[in-house]
Amino acid sequence: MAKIGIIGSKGRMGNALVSAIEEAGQTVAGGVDKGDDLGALVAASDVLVDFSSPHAVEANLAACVAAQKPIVIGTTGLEERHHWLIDDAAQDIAVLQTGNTSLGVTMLAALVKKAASRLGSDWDIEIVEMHHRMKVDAPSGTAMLLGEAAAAGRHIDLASSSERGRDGITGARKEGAIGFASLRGGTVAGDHSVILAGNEESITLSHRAENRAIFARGAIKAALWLQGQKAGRYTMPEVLGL
Ligand SMILES: NC(=O)C1=CN([C@@H]2O[C@H](COP(=O)(O)OP(=O)(O)OC[C@H]3O[C@@H](n4cnc5c(N)ncnc54)[C@H](OP(=O)(O)O)[C@@H]3O)[C@@H](O)[C@H]2O)C=CC1
Ligand SMILES: O=C(O)C1=N[C@H](C(=O)O)C[C@H](O)C1
Repeated sequence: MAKIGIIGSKGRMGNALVSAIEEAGQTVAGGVDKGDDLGALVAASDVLVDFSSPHAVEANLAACVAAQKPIVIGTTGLEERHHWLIDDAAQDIAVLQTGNTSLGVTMLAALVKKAASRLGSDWDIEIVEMHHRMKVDAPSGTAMLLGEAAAAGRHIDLASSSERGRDGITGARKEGAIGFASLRGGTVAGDHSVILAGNEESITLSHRAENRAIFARGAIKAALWLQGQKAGRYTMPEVLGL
């Protein structure tokens, strides 16, 4: 039985993780939130699961490297420097970072990559997401993950191809751009659509999260899988065998 430590334990995902750990027949090693004793939690855990804030990522990785414990990072809103820190830590420990731990979104990303690779750049790609009113980052981590999948399918760099936050006289859409739009409201757990808009036809690939249990279950599956891995940076398709 694995002892799983929760970083961000009093949050929406923290609560969902407690139920998922019990459902999986594993043990909650404990939990921390801002200002709590992270070192003690890491020492008491076999593996850590982080759904908290980008501000926590550096300290979480340092504590896991010091104690040689694997970590799943589900926190979103990460910047380039966080990805460098993750790459560094992955030299010493097993790390899995993803904007979405659900089976459905992992499959959706594979479908998006395939569609983007087969359809020419005259098929415009737009990613639309909607989340609950309390979400603090945009575009969502999932939208970015789907954008990366589309960019990989097209063999282009996402950062230099993105169109985000359109407002006012924006000029016409750039050919080959990947557009993002974010909606916020109510209690929506997470809706994502990738629209491939061609000439006189379009395709929409969508995922709807009905609740947070899907993210929590995927994160626990990833944590249990990560325990058996050597140092490195891993992905959800590897965990789920997709
Ligand atoms: N990858 C995925 O599949 C999913 C990712 N997420 C992401 O997970 C994150 C958390 O989401 P959610 O649970 O809804 O958010 P909440 O705001 O409900 O919870 C965040 C928790 O993290 C704690 N926290 C904040 N800063 C720190 C810190 N420095 N160290 C430790 N704990 C800290 C907060 O504690 P306090 O109140 O004391 O600040 C709070 O309890 C977000 O980035 C979200 O986008 C969410 C769902 C799925
Ligand atoms: O903050 C959330 O709630 C969610 N965050 C993740 C994201 O940013 O994509 C995953 C999920 O959509 C819920």
